[in-house]
Amino acid sequence: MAESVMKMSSPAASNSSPLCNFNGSSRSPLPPCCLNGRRRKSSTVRRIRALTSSSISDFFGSMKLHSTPKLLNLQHKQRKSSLSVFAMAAEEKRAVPLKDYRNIGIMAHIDAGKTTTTERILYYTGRNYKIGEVHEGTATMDWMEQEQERGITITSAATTTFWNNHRINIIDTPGHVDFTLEVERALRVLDGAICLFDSVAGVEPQSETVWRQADRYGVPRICFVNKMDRLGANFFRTRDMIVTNLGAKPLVLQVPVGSEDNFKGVIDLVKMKAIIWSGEELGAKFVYEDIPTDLRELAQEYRAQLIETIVDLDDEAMENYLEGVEPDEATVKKLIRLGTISSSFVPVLCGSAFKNKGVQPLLDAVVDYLPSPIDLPAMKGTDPDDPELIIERTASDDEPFAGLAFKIMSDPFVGSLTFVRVYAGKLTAGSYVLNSNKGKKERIGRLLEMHANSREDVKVSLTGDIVALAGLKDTITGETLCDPDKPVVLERMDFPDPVIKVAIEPKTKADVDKMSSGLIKLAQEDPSFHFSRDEEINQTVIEGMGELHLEIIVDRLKREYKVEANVGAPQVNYRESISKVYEVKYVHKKQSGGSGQFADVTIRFEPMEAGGGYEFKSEIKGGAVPREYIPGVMKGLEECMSNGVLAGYPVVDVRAVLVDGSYHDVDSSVLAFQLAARGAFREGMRKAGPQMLEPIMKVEVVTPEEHLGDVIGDLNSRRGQINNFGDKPGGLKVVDALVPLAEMFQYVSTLRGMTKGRASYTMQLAKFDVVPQHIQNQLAAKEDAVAA
Ligand SMILES: Nc1nc2c(ncn2[C@@H]2O[C@H](COP(=O)(O)OP(=O)(O)OP(=O)(O)O)[C@@H](O)[C@H]2O)c(=O)[nH]1
Repeated sequence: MAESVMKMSSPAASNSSPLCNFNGSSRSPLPPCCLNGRRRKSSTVRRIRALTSSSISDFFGSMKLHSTPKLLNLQHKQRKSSLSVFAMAAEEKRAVPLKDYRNIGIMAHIDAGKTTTTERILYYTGRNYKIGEVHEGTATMDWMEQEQERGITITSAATTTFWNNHRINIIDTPGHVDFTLEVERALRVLDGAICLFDSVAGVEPQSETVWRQADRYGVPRICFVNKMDRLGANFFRTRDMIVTNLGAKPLVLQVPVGSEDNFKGVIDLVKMKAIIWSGEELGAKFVYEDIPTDLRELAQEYRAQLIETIVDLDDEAMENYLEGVEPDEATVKKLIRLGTISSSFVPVLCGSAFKNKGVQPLLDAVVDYLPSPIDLPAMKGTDPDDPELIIERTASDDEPFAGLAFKIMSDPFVGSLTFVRVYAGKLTAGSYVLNSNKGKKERIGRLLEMHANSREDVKVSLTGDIVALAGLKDTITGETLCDPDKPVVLERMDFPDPVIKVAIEPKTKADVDKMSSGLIKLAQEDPSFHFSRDEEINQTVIEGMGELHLEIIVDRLKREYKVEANVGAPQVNYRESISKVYEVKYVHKKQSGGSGQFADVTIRFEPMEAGGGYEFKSEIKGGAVPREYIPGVMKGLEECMSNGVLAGYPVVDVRAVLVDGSYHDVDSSVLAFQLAARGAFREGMRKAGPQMLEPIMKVEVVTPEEHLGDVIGDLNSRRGQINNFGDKPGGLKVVDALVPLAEMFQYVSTLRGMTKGRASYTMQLAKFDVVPQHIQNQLAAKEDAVAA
């Protein structure tokens, strides 16, 4: 052990070790006992949960100019082509009334086509000179090098564009579950969303996750069934899955004309016309035609369903309908809008972004049916001095300014950029605003409006805008900026705690400082990324939402901060909890020289439901513990909650109830009660049936039938519980299973090897569950070995 600690404390010593690729085969160069990244109980652990506090949605996200020459060239072209539109928009933007703003997000399962659709939208709305293709690595919204290389979206990117005199702020969010936080941030500031589905795969697991997230934030949506040109495309199956898998009420607004190779266009059920595209090339034109004879009956059936659903929202329209009079087009649109905004149903459209079919009607639907800021309830907040006092801010330029910082990113040219959604009032360059969470004033220097990776200086931002502020000093993600004379604290959001961690060691002494400044900056940008430093064993541990998440962090450290580092094997972030109620009395008493210390507490520890977190309650009667000492008890317990008694993991789903106690007139103090609470925790938790919890992932594997047996056998060997089998188009089989995350590391390469690369999988956190006793024993033994 001593030897391994020494190795860790000498970064230069291991600079020949390879950087571990999480998906690859290279083994950790770090000693295993240093890599478990356990939470040390020593006070020397300096936990830097950099800027974890909270934060919010992302709109105009992530635009870093660490460009390759190719990218710079692309950016330059885009700038030239789009600046005039954008600059004009910036100056004249209140020329676009607030009712004509649409702040929308595009969300879906990985690879459903979000980026491709966004690129098409930019093209058809005239923002892009040359369209980017994801598979060519030139998509405008996927501007990060890693995004372009991997063809996936990692950070949210956003842009502003215009359609039919409406200003549309669009965010493109990642589909991979490791970046789910980006989706959360987006949802917090979005007014509406487009949910994309792959018409072959239908509703996939990550679409379900984002759907539930959008439900939680009450975001009105429209659905776009994409990839209608693909072999196996099936619009109606996807529509049915929206009912069965999402429990939503779809309102079909279009039915496809043909599908797969033969996909030609859509029937618009509002106008009762077919929209047919003349080709598949970028910019292909479309014409309205009569509905083809063979589709008339189908169109009439869906039109009848549409009308029956919407007249339900309006008495007059219903009466007329019962008398045989259908609403006119304007009324149909008005009622669809009403039902969409109230989330009574979700309009469903279809197309093929890649083949340039269906994008223009999708844009029409965004304008026609998704809400503007004034269609939504006023933003709620509280008085900074009285958290019970609710304050509302209506969306209007005339209201006092209130905005939410939802994303921070470091920019090589401007320094730190803080992205703010303006909910009410105006924000002017050169003015001062109040950060109401911290009670500190911030000067607004530059206001920048962003287009993916380019930017535009503006003098003022108005209600409904998304703007990046350069040079704020104290504001972090999730905090409110407001008018200093009319302060308000807008509702914050919670971030998920990381589920995996790895130890990371700079390769050379020169990398040490660069690594810490890089980690601080990355943690500021991404509240789901944490890191901590254990001075005692000279170890840095990074924590995140999955292997890919941490892999990208390490990659960014290397590319952007020029840090070479060795990385250990990934470890699960376990949790600890208890299984029974236990009441403990603990007396802290010390008499040494001068004044003594005395505190006596009786605390009952109770298990709570999964997801209950930690709760403190006081049932003290008659001043057995005076009020002024109770914060000491709370503090003592809170300190312990990050260090469970079994193996030092965070404690969850526990309620601590202070039931009784006593004090001494002279020797009692807040500190004495803090120490007594710590003692009670240590003793009480040990006797309350402590247990370890582990993240259990919902895994979906899609595989050719001939590999089904191997896939299932392998999942079983990983402590997997198979829940379901099913069929997928193209003769594929789908397996749903619950598998502990600890068993899923490197699964990507095992699956690839086992199925010759023909199977794919997705996974997401399903729940935390009790670790089987024999594995708890192994983990505890490991912990003891490290401590010895
Ligand atoms: N055939 C077909 N392919 C499409 C269509 N739309 C997108 N694709 C392809 O599907 C792949 C994934 O598309 P993306 O736009 O990157 O998907 P995404 O949802 O942004 O992916 P992530 O950001 O990684 O979640 C790319 O190869 C696209 O070219 C479509 O309508 N038809």
